[in-house]
Amino acid sequence: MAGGSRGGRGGKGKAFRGKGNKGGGRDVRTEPWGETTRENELFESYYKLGGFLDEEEFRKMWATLATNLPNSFRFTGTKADALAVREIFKQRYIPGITAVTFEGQPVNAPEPVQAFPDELVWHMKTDKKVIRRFAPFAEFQKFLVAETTSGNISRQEVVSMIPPHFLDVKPGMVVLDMCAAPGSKSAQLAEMIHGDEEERVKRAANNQAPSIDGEGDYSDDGRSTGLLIANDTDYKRAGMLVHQVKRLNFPNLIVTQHDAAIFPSIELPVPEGSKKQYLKYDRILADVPCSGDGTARKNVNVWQKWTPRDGLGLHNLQLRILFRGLQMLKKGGRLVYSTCSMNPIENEAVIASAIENCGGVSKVQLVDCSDHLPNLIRKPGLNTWKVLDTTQVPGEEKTAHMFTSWETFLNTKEKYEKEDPDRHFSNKIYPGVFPPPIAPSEEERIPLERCIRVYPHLQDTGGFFVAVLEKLSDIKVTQIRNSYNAAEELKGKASTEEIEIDLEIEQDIEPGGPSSGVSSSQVPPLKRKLDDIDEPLPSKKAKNESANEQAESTPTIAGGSEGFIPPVDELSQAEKSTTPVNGAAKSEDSKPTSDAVRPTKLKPEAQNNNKEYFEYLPSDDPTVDSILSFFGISSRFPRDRFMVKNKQGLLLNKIYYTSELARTIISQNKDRGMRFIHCGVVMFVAHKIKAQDHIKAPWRLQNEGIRILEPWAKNRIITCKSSNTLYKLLIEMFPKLPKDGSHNLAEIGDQLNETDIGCCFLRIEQDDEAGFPFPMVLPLWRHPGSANLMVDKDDRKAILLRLFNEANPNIINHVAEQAKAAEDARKEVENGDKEAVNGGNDAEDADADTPMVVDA
Ligand SMILES: C[S@@+](CC[C@H](N)C(=O)[O-])C[C@H]1O[C@@H](n2cnc3c(N)ncnc32)[C@H](O)[C@@H]1O
Repeated sequence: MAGGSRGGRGGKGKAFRGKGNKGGGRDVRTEPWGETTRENELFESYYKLGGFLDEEEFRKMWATLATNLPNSFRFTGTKADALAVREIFKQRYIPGITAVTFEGQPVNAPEPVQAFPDELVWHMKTDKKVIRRFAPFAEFQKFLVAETTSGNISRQEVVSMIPPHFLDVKPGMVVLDMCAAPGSKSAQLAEMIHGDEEERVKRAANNQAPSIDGEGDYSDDGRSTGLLIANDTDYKRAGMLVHQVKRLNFPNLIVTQHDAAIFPSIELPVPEGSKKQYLKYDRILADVPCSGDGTARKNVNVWQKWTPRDGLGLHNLQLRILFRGLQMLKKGGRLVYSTCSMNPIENEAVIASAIENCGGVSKVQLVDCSDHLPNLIRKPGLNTWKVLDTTQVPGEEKTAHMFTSWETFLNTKEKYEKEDPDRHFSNKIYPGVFPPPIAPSEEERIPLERCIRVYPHLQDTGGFFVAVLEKLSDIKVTQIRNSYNAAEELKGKASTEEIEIDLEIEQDIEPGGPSSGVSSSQVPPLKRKLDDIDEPLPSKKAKNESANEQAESTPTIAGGSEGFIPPVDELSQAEKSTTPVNGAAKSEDSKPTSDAVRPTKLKPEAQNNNKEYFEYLPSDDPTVDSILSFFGISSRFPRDRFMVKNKQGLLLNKIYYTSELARTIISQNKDRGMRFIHCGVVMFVAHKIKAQDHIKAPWRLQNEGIRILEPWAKNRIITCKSSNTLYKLLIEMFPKLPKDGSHNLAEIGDQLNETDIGCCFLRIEQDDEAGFPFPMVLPLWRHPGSANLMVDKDDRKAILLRLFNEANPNIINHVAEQAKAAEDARKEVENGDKEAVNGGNDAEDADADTPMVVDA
């Protein structure tokens, strides 16, 4: 599989690529640093006194947190392609950069991040003023930008790359990414499902034995049978997700827009009269919304706005998402939970509560991953921590309190509120935010130390948390019992206005200590304005649109607000319950659980104004049939996976292709109210030209889908053997192909002269001597008097830079020139009343997406 400019299945001509990815995709609020000081006493005190790190470790962590984050990127796509692009980068740019010295010292060059295998992840700590000053950096920047645009490189934060590595995804697996936007981890997961698909398909198409060791996913002629469902609840972010994943050109991908905490159960087809079956997942990623305090190195708002209530407010939503994920996981399946927060309330507390709610470690186990990514420097998860809250009495100073258990919290609350009835503790403190109670036996203990904590100072990254969970047996529980009811009584006591305060952190005493349960002896008082430490609740909503809303709601997991139901084995309790459904808690969809669990059919139009239509074409569709026979596509290539995206199922401009499982799921569920917002890779686009009658199939191949089809094609294959000819095709649009054979397109011109008008596969085999480091396939249109690569300008430029080290190519467009000449002539006619001249308007043929092109 190759990058976009290498044709086929990558974004904009890139085979299977993530493109333009801007990184980790946290809910980071990026504002310019300006005058911001990287200080926040409450934030600091919590991490210093919360019992997470020893003094020395805290000092290093805190010092690193106040520095800028290095830039990082990874080579994407199949391993072979990624390694090939990495080699070009290493050989062409690294020597020049390492030779640069600044103020007598060698500069910091980009270097591989040791935590990841095969030198596919790099980071660069070079000072900006050095980067701006030296030419080798400018050259490298150009390469970085071009390859990011083409999808061969993804700029992603190092820690954000970790979770997919722990999921251990294989090509045949069904994977759900519950909170996926903007999609950097989805891109990694898609790469894993894709695996070495192109190699497998090639072998299958050539009737070769599957693979040397006989392993691999061969049930569908080598095509990956797995599926990735990438979901996000947020409308705008889901749009970003679609934009990102479209560029992967991965037919085994569906994007949905649902609240992950009530993610609908996806129905599978069953014979009539049989019990309903629902999709279960081999792998789930729950990269949940979080306070993002691990992103403080790049996120000014962490310093400005961190409060302990951020984590407390998110815990419940995180728990509900994780619990729903565990419900939907297959027995024996694996779920990775991750956050970019270092706060145990969003991390270990969520994991422990979820495992307890599922029925304990006999149902769900924390996997020991110490042997995975052995070079990743990490710290074990926490078994103890403290919970911080702040209170104030109007007109008095604000006080901070640290609690080690639910009991001491209640004691303290009772004591304080007796004295100051106006003092308000957070109504988000429940037993579940504290460390789990001591287990009756070691076997029943949740080994939280198996969680993975990555602190910024360990390998110069952001802070991150990962936990790997395995489902050992079915979970019969449908409702979370996190003692929310105990916390309910605290509700309705919102915090009040701000004044200048004395902030004093008090530590609660251990159970069995003094009855007051409060001690302030270990903690120094802090002076600050409330404005600095605790923003009014409504503004927090902006940080994470749904988080607070969700966190407000009850923790019940039941059917969906869309009328979907969890699988039957997980429903028995919910069906009896009368607890209100939350999820999209305040949405108009909320209704009693007993109603919600009924598999109501909702009209899609009523739910989703921006609905995409997915209409599969019949397997004997005559248009598809004629296109496939035009290209000589083997009868083994599946005919029933083509679709169009209009309500009527009409063939208008584009024909898409999806994997078999994607088709099954879309077809079975599209009328059940599922919010499917993307699926399918563009395979053919209608090609409207003046000489329409001369073409047997007026459809052109698309860069997006070409690599899926090419191994099965017998006709219209043009083979490129020399880099000179490829160069000519890249640098010149519509090079002439005179009828007398006097072209200068060498072996390509000769082959094209033997080929009718229409689209062709331009096949470029890997040939190191010819300068082709990996195989490529590109769509090439044969016009009556010329030929043209159907590759857009950005991708042309990226290939020219990658293969020919040409940074500023001057791409000649004969048709554009012709059109300009015609336009000039027309103007002359208008102005000078000369004879009318007819001109083409075909400059846009440069854009492979433009349906109307010219007979050039
Ligand atoms: C940490 S970000 C995910 C980053 C993403 N995994 C990536 O690597 O690009 C968390 C995402 O969760 C989404 N989110 C928040 N609440 C959600 C919910 N209830 N269900 C699903 N997604 C949710 C947010 O819109 C946000 O895009």
